[in-house]
Amino acid sequence: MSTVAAFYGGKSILITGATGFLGKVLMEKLFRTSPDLKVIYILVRPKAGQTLQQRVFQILDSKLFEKVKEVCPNVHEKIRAIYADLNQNDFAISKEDMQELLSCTNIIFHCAATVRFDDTLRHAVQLNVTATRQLLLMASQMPKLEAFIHISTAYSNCNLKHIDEVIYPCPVEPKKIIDSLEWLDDAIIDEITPKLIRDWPNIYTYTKALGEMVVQQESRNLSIAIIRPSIVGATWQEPFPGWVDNINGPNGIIIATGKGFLRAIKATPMAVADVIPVDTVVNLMLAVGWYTAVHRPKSTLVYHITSGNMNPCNWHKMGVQVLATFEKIPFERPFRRPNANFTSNSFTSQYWNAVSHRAPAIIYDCYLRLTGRKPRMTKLMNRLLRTVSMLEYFINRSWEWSTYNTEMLMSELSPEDQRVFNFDVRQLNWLEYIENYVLGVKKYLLKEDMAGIPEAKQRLKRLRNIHYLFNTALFLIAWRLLIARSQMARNVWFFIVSFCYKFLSYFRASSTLKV
Ligand SMILES: CCCCCCCCCCCCCCCCCCCCCC(=O)SCCNC(=O)CCNC(=O)[C@H](O)C(C)(C)COP(=O)(O)OP(=O)(O)OC[C@H]1O[C@@H](n2cnc3c(N)ncnc32)[C@H](O)[C@@H]1OP(=O)(O)O
Ligand SMILES: NC(=O)C1=CN([C@@H]2O[C@H](COP(=O)(O)OP(=O)(O)OC[C@H]3O[C@@H](n4cnc5c(N)ncnc54)[C@H](OP(=O)(O)O)[C@@H]3O)[C@@H](O)[C@H]2O)C=CC1
Repeated sequence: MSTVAAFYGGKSILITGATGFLGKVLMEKLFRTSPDLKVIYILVRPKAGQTLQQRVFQILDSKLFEKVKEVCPNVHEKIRAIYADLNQNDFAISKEDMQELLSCTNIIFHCAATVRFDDTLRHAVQLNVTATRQLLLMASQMPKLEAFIHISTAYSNCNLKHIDEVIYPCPVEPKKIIDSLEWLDDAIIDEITPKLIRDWPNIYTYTKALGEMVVQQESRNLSIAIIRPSIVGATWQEPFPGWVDNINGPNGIIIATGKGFLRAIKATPMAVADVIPVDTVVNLMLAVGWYTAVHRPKSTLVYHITSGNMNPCNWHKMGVQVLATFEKIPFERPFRRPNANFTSNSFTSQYWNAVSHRAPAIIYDCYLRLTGRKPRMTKLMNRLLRTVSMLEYFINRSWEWSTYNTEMLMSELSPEDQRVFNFDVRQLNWLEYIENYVLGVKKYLLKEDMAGIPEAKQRLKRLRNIHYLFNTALFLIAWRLLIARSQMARNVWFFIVSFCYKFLSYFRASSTLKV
């Protein structure tokens, strides 16, 4: 019997961000391995016209939860959705709900965050810093609380090259920032933001670093741990390979590449692609929850869950495998044939953007206009290139993350727990993982049917022929223009033509002789 799974039996667990990518996989694993847990409280806000209950039903009815329904048929009764908005004071939780949370919660997993790179400082601080402080304050009033697990990111200190499992101080105290945001107006905040975030690449990573500092400062006598995953990718093994449900991180790039919109990217091919499967992160989270509650370490332990130092893969290898998978399993209705050019040179990157991205978009928009339709490709391309430019920082550098605590925890687990809560990324086969990842993007994100593959392959063949035809026509036009203007080009042309003619005559003569 798994000790970690047994630990969660009969427990009341509070999860923030349960409707997000990581939160859903966490809930799924908890229900599947510890179906006898008491209740999972989730803090949810209504969204996109859906009530809390509708949101919960949608999650439970998804393919991700199919196995859960077999082992835990009463899963609906074990989820208690609580109305909450982490942007508001006391999270806008009702008095009765708050009372229940405070008196019953045993374990907290704090996953909620804004992960947008371009969020405003005010909103990102509210969610990634102030809400964390508020949740810690709540936690300090929970008599039954055994562990508080805070999810940060391996990139919270990406301004450093080597990152240890420690909390690094930020140049400005989080409390000072929270206080000043209360009275500064938005225009001034925009002005001071670059000065505040200094060498952090964006507001997201900066506010996640502030969030960690808040955890350290407000820890009181709570048992707390911080988990820092790198780029969280599709599931590796559980509940099935390749599950993804949002366009963050590599997912959007895989779609844009598979659909032929993105054919070149400014990336350092040999830089480490520190992707980590979401189920690996969740397994570590559950093991850390158990360890923190049972062993109660004296200080807040930080755990890195990254792949680069144990089983590195680089962007080149990833790109090649992604392309190889598109050959076998193409996406439907691609704009152009998928291709992946990596360049670390700014000039070459600008060239590819002009020739391979913007020009085809403009040509396609002209075609749409001529056929009486609304042009849309240039706009879409501009947004895509803006997104890609925001990711560039992360695909042109490598970091070293130490993993002493993560390895220590692995050695503390029984062989059974190491199997059930496997977070040993050394066992990951990248080629297999990437293939399943691309397949998962096609099935679960794009919702494409596998029956459409033969048609997609036909379309790719047509696109290849159009590509060859277009290039040949372009070459002939350029050559014709050159001949018209340059004597030298004319001489070369006559030389080539007469050489070919002589060669053909010789070949014809010799074949007639043989007969
Ligand atoms: C040719 C090359 C071939 C390569 C072959 C393939 C090999 C694989 C290579 C993989 C290399 C990947 C490297 C990943 C590095 C990640 C580092 C993470 C490090 C930290 C990790 C963390 O700790 S935590 C999670 C990180 N947090 C995010 O990852 C959110 C980012 N995101 C935003 O901050 C907002 O998204 C932002 C962008 C402002 C737009 O914002 P926005 O207002 O314009 O609007 P939206 O978000 O609504 O998106 C509007 C339109 O952008 C499109 N789009 C959105 N995201 C997209 C995306 N990632 N890739 C493409 N396209 C995307 C979408 O398709 C929409 O298109 P449409 O309009 O048609 O629907
Ligand atoms: N994905 C990744 O690559 C990585 C993620 N992380 C960290 O993991 C954690 C989870 O990320 P991930 O699951 O990918 O992110 P998602 O964007 O998928 O999920 C974010 C979650 O936070 C919730 N949330 C946001 N704002 C509020 C609010 N005002 N009130 C209540 N809930 C709110 C969202 O709810 P709603 O559904 O209502 O919007 C959602 O459930 C984050 O802390 C992130 O920093 C760390 C490293 C990498």
